Amino acid sequence: MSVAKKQYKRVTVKSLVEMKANGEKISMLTAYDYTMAKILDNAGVDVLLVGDSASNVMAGHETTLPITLDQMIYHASSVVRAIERSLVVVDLPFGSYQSDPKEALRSAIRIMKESGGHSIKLEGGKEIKESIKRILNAGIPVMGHLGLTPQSIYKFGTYTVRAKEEEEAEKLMEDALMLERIGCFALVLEKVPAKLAQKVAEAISIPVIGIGAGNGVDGQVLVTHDMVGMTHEFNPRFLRRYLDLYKEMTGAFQQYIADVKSKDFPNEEEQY
Ligand SMILES: Nc1nc(=O)c2c([nH]1)NC[C@@H]1CN(c3ccc(C(=O)N[C@@H](CCC(=O)O)C(=O)O)cc3)CN21
Ligand SMILES: CC(C)C(=O)C(=O)O
Ligand SMILES: [Mg+2]
Repeated sequence: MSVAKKQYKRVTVKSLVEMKANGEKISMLTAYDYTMAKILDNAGVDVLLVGDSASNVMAGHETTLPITLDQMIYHASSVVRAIERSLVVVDLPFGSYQSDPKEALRSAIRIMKESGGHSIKLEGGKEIKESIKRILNAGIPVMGHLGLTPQSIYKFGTYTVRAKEEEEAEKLMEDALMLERIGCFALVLEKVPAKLAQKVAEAISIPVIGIGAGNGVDGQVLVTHDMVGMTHEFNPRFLRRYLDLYKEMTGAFQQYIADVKSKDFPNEEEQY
């Protein structure tokens, strides 16, 4: 297996733009806690996303909507304590930026101040343009997120592929161009046709990180718990499982139970 090129001692928002210019693909995975972040950072993952998917993966909610700004800050500060190299991006949760640009800036500032994260991500295009500008003006790097935007799931009703129709594809391209123009350092494209995603990546100079957006973009992101197979019911086509930890962990837990019941554990060496 090839080892991650650890070209950058510390990954910054500038490194990501450079990586795109040099044709080096960007690796991004989610992290919500210290222990996982340590492993990811040490493995050489370029970007750690403290995703609001913590709402699903950590807290068991059906959607990303319930997670709060305080909870995101808790997850992000745990991740920040672990990292030495990766760039940390923190999702602004639902309800913390949609009201008005001032509220958006206040939320972004709280994340930067209270978690030590390096940048924030929020979902949407021209609807939240003023909020993004406000945050950027405060010197906070912003990653955009277009296509399937899970915080608006109730507007769409399903998690189906986005921007299949010409009109939606045009809006997505306009939004991407706008995000680049106002100064975002990167953007996520979620569950959109690979052809469209590639077109967007070719049209802008900031990196496009895809999830279910094909191979023509500048980097990839997955939810860590999905890619190591800890989550079980989540099975979209774009997910590649690198481990079946659900099975491995179940086996370990069952072995432990058996060892306790049979009095095999602890043995002579495992006691004082
Ligand atoms: N565990 C987890 N992984 C994720 O990638 C993730 C979350 N949670 N929570 C927040 C969002 C929601 N995301 C999603 C949710 C559903 C699909 C999806 O493809 N769902 C169905 C298809 C639904 C349909 O076609 O109507 C599937 O095939 O599983 C994709 C991304 C990505 N994010
Ligand atoms: C799926 C990624 C892009 C995300 O926003 C999250 O994990 O919250
Ligand atoms: Mg998210």
